[in-house]
Amino acid sequence: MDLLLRGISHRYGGTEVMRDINLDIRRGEIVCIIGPSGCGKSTLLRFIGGLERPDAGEVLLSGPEPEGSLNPLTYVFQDFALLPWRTVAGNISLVLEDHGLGKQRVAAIIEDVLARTGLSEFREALPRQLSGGMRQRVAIARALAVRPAVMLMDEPLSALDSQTRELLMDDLVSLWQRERFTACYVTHNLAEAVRLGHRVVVLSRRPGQIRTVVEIDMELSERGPGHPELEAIQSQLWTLLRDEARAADREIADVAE
Ligand SMILES: Nc1ncnc2c1ncn2[C@@H]1O[C@H](COP(=O)(O)OP(=O)(O)OP(=O)(O)O)[C@@H](O)[C@H]1O
Repeated sequence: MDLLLRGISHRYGGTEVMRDINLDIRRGEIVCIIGPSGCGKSTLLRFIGGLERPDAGEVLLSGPEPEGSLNPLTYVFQDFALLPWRTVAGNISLVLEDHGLGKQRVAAIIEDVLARTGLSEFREALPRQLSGGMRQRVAIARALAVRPAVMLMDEPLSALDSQTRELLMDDLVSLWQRERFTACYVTHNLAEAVRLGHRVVVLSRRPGQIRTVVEIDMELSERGPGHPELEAIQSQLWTLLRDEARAADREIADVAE
């Protein structure tokens, strides 16, 4: 399924936070969204996921659902959002409840997704027994369990240390190589954006508007830390962001005074 954003605009009270966002996210593509603090990245994800409705515009899904999909859209959050009293398997089964699936079908889906994400041996572990990186792997497995058309990822790696972040980026790349999942991936981290994004959307400061879309025409498997082409794109993105970020900083400071 493709995800189509059409003319999305929004105000909170008197503050215009988003203006006329138009974007197509095509099946099998990872689109990263970057922009200065407060430009509306998380708000946009909430609109896409239907948690909130924008004042204007619409979010459309087009094309057939993935086979066996239980939810077309699913979130992966920064704080993992796992229930501490449930095991890994129990956390995954959470999203499979209320779909009228039999016990055996649920068990089969859990086994399948644990195998796909390399977590089979951790099925009975509790979140507190796992490292941050492993917890986020579980959250990603849980998202994949519903066979979503699009994963909505809100800074999924930002709570992790830099080595773990590297490992999880590698994981996401190999997962994408195997499954060609579709994702809208919000991040502050430009290294993440150039490593994972087929396209990187740069939003302006508030009201968030699409400033530019940078296409990165390089296989994900060929990308790695320190790749000169990626570093050049990263510095191009930083140049685009720097003025917006400075201005956004000043606006926040103005409000605080
Ligand atoms: N429920 C709300 N009510 C009022 N204002 C809100 C609400 N949610 C977000 N905002 C405002 O909308 C703007 C966009 O917020 P949002 O969290 O989407 O930005 P962001 O780009 O994700 O920020 P950050 O990068 O800091 O996470 C901000 O000015 C924020 O204060």
